Amino acid sequence: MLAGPAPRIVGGVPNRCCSRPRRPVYGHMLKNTNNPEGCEQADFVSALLALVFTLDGPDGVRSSFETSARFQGYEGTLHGGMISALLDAAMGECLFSKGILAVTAEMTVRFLRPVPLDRTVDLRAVLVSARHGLFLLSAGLSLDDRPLARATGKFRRRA
Ligand SMILES: CCCCCCCCCC(=O)SCCNC(=O)CCNC(=O)[C@H](O)C(C)(C)COP(=O)(O)OP(=O)(O)OC[C@H]1O[C@@H](n2cnc3c(N)ncnc32)[C@H](O)[C@@H]1OP(=O)(O)O
Repeated sequence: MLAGPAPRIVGGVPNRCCSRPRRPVYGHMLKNTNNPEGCEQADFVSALLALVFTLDGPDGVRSSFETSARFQGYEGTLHGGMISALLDAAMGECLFSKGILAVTAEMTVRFLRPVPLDRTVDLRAVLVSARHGLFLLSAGLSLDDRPLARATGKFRRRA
């Protein structure tokens, strides 16, 4: 598990697909599947990953993820698409934590080592720079402080 000060839960994706006021997504969606205003798809993705992000320093967020066999690629290891989704979600959430709504314009993933199943991996992302509505972020996935994957992403502010 991650060490550090008492975590503050980050708010999650601003919900723009219905008229409800902004509400947290990560860690709350399993309670909200019976949504009369039709946000099931967003609920599904967040519930699938079951990520709860907390702030990590002035410009970062962190979370943890259970690598279950549901997301297996080659035997015994996490699928690369899932690794990419986690890193993307972390970088997106990092921006949401700053009130910035943006989409991934470009992303590079370095798969450093196979990610084993049935472990709790640490996920972090940090905002590196912001210029003219283009945000540069980096993210990492690690296990017991051993880096398993890292990413850089360029995000464009959503109109
Ligand atoms: C998983 C649980 C849920 C958690 C969600 C977490 C967040 C997830 C975030 C995502 O995954 S979003 C989904 C994947 N991404 C998309 O669907 C984005 C699709 N692409 C677009 O919508 C547009 O291509 C995009 C907004 C990225 C850019 O459209 P624009 O019309 O703004 O691009 P344009 O080509 O006009 O460029 C505008 C400026 O941005 C710059 N730019 C665009 N892409 C760039 C890039 N990749 N690198 C550098 N610069 C870039 C471009 O050079 C230019 O600079 P200038 O204004 O200075 O001329």
